[in-house]
Amino acid sequence: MSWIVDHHTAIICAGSLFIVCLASRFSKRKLVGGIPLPPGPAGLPFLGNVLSINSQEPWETYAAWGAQYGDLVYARFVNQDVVIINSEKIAKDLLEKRSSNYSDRPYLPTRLPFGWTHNFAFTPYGNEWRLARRLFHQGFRAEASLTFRPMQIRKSYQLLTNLLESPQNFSAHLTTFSSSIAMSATYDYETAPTDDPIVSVVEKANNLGLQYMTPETTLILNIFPFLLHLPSWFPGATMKRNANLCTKYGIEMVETPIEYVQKNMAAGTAGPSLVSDLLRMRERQDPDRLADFDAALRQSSASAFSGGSETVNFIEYPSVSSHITILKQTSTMLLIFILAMVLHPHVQVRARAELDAVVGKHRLPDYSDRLSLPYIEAIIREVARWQPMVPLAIAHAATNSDVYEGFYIPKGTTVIANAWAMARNEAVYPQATEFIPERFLDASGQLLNAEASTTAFGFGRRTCPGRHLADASLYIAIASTLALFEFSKAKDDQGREIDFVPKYTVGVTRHPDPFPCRIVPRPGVDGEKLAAIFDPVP
Ligand code: HEM
Repeated sequence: MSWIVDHHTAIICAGSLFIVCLASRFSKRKLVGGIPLPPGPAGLPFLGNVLSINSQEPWETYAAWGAQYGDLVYARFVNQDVVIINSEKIAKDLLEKRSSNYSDRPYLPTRLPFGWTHNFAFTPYGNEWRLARRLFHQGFRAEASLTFRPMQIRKSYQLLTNLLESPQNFSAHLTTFSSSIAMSATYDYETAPTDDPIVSVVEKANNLGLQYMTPETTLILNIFPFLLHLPSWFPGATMKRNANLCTKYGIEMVETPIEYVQKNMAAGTAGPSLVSDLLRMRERQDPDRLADFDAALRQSSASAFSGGSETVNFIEYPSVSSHITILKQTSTMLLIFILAMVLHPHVQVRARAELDAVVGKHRLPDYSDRLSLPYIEAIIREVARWQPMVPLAIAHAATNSDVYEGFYIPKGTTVIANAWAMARNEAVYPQATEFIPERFLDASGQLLNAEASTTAFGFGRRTCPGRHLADASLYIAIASTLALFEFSKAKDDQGREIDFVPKYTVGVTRHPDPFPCRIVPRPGVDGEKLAAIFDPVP
């Protein structure tokens, strides 16, 4: 844990802590107007349940609480009310059916002072969030996302070529695939493989900013908000000084790629992108609404890049006990796919049989094949379920107090949807820890439900607005790599397969650790064949 307060600050905090402890003794609530809070574990004075949580894998603790207390659990993290939802039904009842009350985000005290207003994933529920999300939707809603498909096919060709040339770097190739799609869809920008000038601006902003978006900082500032009001010359005011620097970097990060699009539009060379669409829309805006529009344009473009790329993603800040979550999103999901294939060769055999029957061996699968490839679809759904990469989604918050099934949910409660527990529910997914795509198919091999479960993409009005773009990237990458490559365990010097137990980096994100893997072209596939079966680049 990296504490980012210096010792002066620590002394001020320690003195104040005593007062807060006393105050918290009087703020405990059990019954509100005779209505009980949801059941949950008993907490310690002041700290509440913070110390009972598995800080590496909090979803495991929440799932265990669910088994003991039911699917709706109440906990307290210092002075913060928290409700954990462990079932899809309750998530839908609250976050979707009562979405007008459960679409806020928990208060993040560093958001404004550190200039982290550029990602609307953190913006409180209200008009500012609504406009940014509406503009984002403009470019990434289901029909609009179709315009990116030629670009996604082109990027998938690049992925296949990279895998053929240096299969050992598969993880880096997946990262390039998903980041370059995000940059292209948002700005029509082609990232350079190394030292990209725009990517370095983004990295600089995030390297500093992310240090301050941690639960530790959130906890300290929630309790001692005055730390950000100390003059910047004051001993112990490092946080204040860095807040100013971070704001400056954040502005650069948002403005640099927008200027790039503006230049290309002026030169008449801008290709389709979210930002070029929005800049055209801007010209039709009422002058007295331009300031709001400009702010929303910046939020939606930075969120699109952040959401889809590898550099910055979403930070989960539900509580002091939880963790900072940087989602690597599409590429993490593809890494989980390769892991699943290495461990389950029989799945590859069935998938290739389907691909060969539907697509043949002389071309690559494209989007028009998707409906005829139910087994590929089942693999995509199982990849999302088997190892949820966003186990706790992003926390929501209750705007007003509410009563659900006889339990009181206080105003301002942080609401955590435990997607992990939902995916591990044996009643819905028997043998839940196993990778079994067939669970989504009927006896004749057709999909059981036309719609995939949306648990992986969150709930209600805050559900992931980039899911159509992400889903199209996942499909094309999964179908085309299966059509051309075989994934298996790597071999040692004696030609024996190297066994391994998959490990995950958790806490930041649930991301597979590097694993030994052999990726070889299917018989008959080489560079020449690849070039021949690539359609003329769309
Ligand atoms: C496999 C890939 C992805 C997964 C699993 C994923 C998952 C999620 C989840 C769980 C949330 C939180 C939903 C909630 O609060 O209930 C979210 C929010 C969000 N995602 Fe994604 N996402 C993915 C890809 C993307 C992409 C490619 C983009 C951008 C093009 C994107 C943009 C966003 C934005 C802007 C939000 C914040 C929404 C809001 O607060 O209103 N995501 N995503």
